[in-house]
Amino acid sequence: MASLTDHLADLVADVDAALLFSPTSSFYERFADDGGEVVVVAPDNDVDAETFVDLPLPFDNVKDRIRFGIEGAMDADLVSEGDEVACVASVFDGGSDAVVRVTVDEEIRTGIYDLFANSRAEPSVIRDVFEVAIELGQKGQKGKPVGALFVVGDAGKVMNKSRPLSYNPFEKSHVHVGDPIVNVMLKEFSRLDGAFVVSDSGKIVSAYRYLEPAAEGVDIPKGLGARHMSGAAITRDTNSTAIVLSESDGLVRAFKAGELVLEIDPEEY
Ligand SMILES: Nc1ncnc2c1ncn2[C@@H]1O[C@H](COP(=O)(O)OP(=O)(O)OP(=O)(O)O)[C@@H](O)[C@H]1O
Ligand SMILES: [Mn+2]
Repeated sequence: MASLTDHLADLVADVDAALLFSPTSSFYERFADDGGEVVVVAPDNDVDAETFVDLPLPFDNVKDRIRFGIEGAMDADLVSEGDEVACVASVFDGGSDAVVRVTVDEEIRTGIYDLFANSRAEPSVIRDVFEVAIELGQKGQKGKPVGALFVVGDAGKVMNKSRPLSYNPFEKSHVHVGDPIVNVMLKEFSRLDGAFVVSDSGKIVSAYRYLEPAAEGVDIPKGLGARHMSGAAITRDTNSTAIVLSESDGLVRAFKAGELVLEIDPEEY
């Protein structure tokens, strides 16, 4: 009778690359020596891998982790459409304990990898702001849809290219996104006009900012109004990322370098 190894060999047969998620050094060495394409995906390149993809966040959810790793590998041209990859990851605490075979598909490239890995602000700050926007989109403000605009990163420059619409409730305060209390505050203030400005490290610098970036060279989909236009334009004028919740269509969009990089429906998130 065939052994379990024979039955499961199909899982890794003829793969174009192996993606090792946070491997130990000794585990990586075993792969590195046998010549196939091996990509290490981890928060840091502790194993000195030749081919390395930065995983900007730990991702408790393994499917999300794998999706991010593959998108990062696609962005770095290490894998491409149609490739078969074996992803080796740790699901329980401890070493590599799972193999997931995936066919690389352009469909999974959402732009989210680039957004997290290549923004000036810390990835966890982008994630936290993103989560507030998604949650606001799901719940609205007392049941009514709300819009919101968050400009994250390069806050000094963003402040120079904007003006206050009202007193700044975050003046002299040292509050950071991700803190549960802050999320309640942000939701409360999102009823009012203007943008939130958040620093690279997540400090909320200001609410109620009216953005005044130069709008030339900004190419965003037709039909989006002033909130989206000003959010997109500020990311061309500064090194920031804009995360925008639309009051009219309920979608969360992210802009970088003046371009739409991600569009997500909070209801499907
Ligand atoms: N330059 C700006 N800076 C900051 N906030 C702005 C700016 N322009 C508009 N806003 C904010 O966006 C709100 C909605 O404006 P508008 O309807 O034109 O935007 P929109 O892109 O269509 O967004 P939505 O999809 O939410 O309606 C305004 O009430 C204001 O709070
Ligand atoms: Mn509008």
